[in-house]
Amino acid sequence: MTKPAMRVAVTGAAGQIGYALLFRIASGEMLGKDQPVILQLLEIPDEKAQKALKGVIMELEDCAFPLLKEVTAHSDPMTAFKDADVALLVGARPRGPGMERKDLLTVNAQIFTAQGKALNAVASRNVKVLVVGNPANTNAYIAMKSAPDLPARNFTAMLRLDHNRALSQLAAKAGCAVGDIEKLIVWGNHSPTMYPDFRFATLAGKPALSVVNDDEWNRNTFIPTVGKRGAAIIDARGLSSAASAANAAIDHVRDWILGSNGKWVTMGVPSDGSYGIPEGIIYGVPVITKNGEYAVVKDLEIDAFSRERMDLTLKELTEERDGVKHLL
Ligand SMILES: NC(=O)C1=CN([C@@H]2O[C@H](COP(=O)(O)OP(=O)(O)OC[C@H]3O[C@@H](n4cnc5c(N)ncnc54)[C@H](O)[C@@H]3O)[C@@H](O)[C@H]2O)C=CC1
Ligand SMILES: O=C([O-])CC(=O)C(=O)O
Repeated sequence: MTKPAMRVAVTGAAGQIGYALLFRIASGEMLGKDQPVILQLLEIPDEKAQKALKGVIMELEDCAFPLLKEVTAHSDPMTAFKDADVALLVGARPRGPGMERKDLLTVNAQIFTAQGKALNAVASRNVKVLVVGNPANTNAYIAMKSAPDLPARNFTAMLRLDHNRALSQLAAKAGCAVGDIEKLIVWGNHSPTMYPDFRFATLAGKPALSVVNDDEWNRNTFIPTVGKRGAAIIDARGLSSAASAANAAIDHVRDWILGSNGKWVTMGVPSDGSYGIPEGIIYGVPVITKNGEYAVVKDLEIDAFSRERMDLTLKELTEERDGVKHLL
């Protein structure tokens, strides 16, 4: 029997990431090859953006995706988020060369108060929200706080790109396949203070530390390479990452909804107080997902170096949170 269609709202749908994302959602890569989908696409109420969005919709039509039941264009979040089961909040200004993601906070914060309120008013009561627009963790925090009637745990931020980058770097160092790696974590903020941590990782079942026992590489290459990869992409392309960001968004939502089959994945989620992270801060943690829910992997040992790194990225997140208090 055909499943009822799921409504997926995507903001910034005519942007770079939108263009790399929508076709994959419509082809079933995010929600499953048996899951019909309705796309509700939001762009700013600007003639050029709305025209570009029309063009993207024409291309979606031209793909004749069997799972794509309907596509609608919107300039108002109150209609774009109506009954949405999934909301991908991508629309926001990207950074350019020389900027940090937190420099975007003032320009982008208002977007997430307005969109949080709209989700609160019209989305499905169990809408799953992924914030991609930067600074992603604090924008997710803003949206969550602006939507008091929705479950806070349904607001998440994208750390999956960082997780995938860390997988790739570790696989290259160890000379193994990315698919052989399990139990990798990226703690904290989607910013250069993030802490990619492979202390618990296994490579084809063997402890990663028995293969890559190189503290100098960890401190001076692995951690900074993963943390600064976004800037390296901007430097190389002149634009921020788009296809890899869209791919990470697909991975994040697919695993959240369809399950991670016992594997650890990193999600930015409102803290439940574990690992000394104050409740509510949206922090990258290892989770296992099943039946549309995530469970934080608990009670991992945190050594002195890790505590220092985790506190550093937490400090930045608390500062960002304090900087947007007046909006909430
Ligand atoms: N969390 C992560 O790992 C990553 C986050 N990003 C962030 O994603 C965001 C989008 O990046 P791109 O697609 O490259 O940017 P882009 O500039 O190509 O597209 C953004 C689109 O959002 C639209 N937009 C702006 N305000 C909006 C609003 N209030 N409602 C609906 N649409 C709105 C713009 O008109 C534009 O079409 C940026 O903030 C970027 O920094 C990018 C890569 C990775
Ligand atoms: O670096 C940026 O500004 C875009 C981004 O978040 C990433 O590529 O990780």
